[in-house]
Amino acid sequence: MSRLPKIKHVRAFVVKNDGSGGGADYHDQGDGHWIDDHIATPMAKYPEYRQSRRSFGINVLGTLVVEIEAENGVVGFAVTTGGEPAAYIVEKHLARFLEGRDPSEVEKIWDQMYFSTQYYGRKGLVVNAISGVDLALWDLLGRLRQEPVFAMLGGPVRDELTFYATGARPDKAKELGFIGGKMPLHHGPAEGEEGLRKNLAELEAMRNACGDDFWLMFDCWMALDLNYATRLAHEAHKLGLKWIEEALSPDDYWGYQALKKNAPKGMLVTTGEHEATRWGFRMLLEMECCDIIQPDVGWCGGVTELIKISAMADAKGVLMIPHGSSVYSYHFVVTRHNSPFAEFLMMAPGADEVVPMFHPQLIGEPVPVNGKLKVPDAPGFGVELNRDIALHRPYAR
Ligand SMILES: C[C@H](O)[C@H](O)CC(=O)C(=O)O
Ligand SMILES: [Mg+2]
Repeated sequence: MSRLPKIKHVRAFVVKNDGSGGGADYHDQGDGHWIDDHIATPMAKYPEYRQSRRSFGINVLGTLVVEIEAENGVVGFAVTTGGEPAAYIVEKHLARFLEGRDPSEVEKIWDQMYFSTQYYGRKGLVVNAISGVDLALWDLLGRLRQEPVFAMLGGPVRDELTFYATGARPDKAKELGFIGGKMPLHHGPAEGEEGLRKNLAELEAMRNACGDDFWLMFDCWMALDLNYATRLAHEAHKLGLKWIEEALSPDDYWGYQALKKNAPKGMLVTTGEHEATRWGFRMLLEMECCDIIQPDVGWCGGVTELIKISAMADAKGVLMIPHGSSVYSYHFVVTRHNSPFAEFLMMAPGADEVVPMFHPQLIGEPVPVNGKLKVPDAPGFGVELNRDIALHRPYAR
């Protein structure tokens, strides 16, 4: 029998955007940021939405903050993307499966959150909301047990994490000690042969700047078709591209299967950032769609679901390198053999310095130094919510 205090209250907040951007919705940045500079997207076939992802609404959701308070006053929290619609789902639907319950019932709570929303959920926003609640529950459990989340997951299998960096300046990432640099692809199929040549020229410039041994990758953010992706992969192979990421729509499992078969030997095909749950990842794994899966723990169902996703990948000999998600992925990655390195998203506008990934939302958010990080062992996920940032609770009960 658990002797933990019961859950008293679940609260969902959104961040009042003061225009300075940042936080868990990391695409919500100001003008001039590399993350919104003519990046190839599925919307780039419409010229009016090509220059900026904010123009088609990439940042409309904003950040969701979930707090779970136990009867003894201890509060766990987590942040993810989802904003006001996710706050509605948490307060009006999911909270009932936690309040009055023992916080150690993580499996039962997850199951009830997922199956009670299945008729309108399964992926996307609803699973973001579930993930936020699940992460806040793990944070609460860690605080109640006075253990870091990584200890509750079985303990570390390595002393420190090793990172590659995502951003427009792999050359700077190399100077900062990262093992590789993943560049945003800037031009999609709608920009034709000229766009393809520009993509390759950017890769070549970075190869020349970074030398032969530094990992270089392209993040294609679901923008390509199979033919373009296959051509890009073969041309980029000549310049030593290590992997081609999220080349196709996440719904196109057949396309990924073909891309993996057609990609040059030695080049890795990666995807999964916009996939969710054990069932979605089972498709990617059983259909042999990729070499690395990249779930985002704030979007795929939280830690409770990532345990299952990671185990399936491990059994298939597939690496699991989570997408972004800061401390929420660090605590997981450090405990798994099939997650030998981690991603760090460069949130400095010029991708030229290391700043906390969810800045300015978390206090004590650790960052890699020289491309390495020892995961801090404070209870829960080891960070605090920055309460100087205005929070709003739209659906308070
Ligand atoms: C750079 C990518 O377009 C995206 O913003 C981030 C991402 O997909 C990743 O970190 O992976
Ligand atoms: Mg990506």
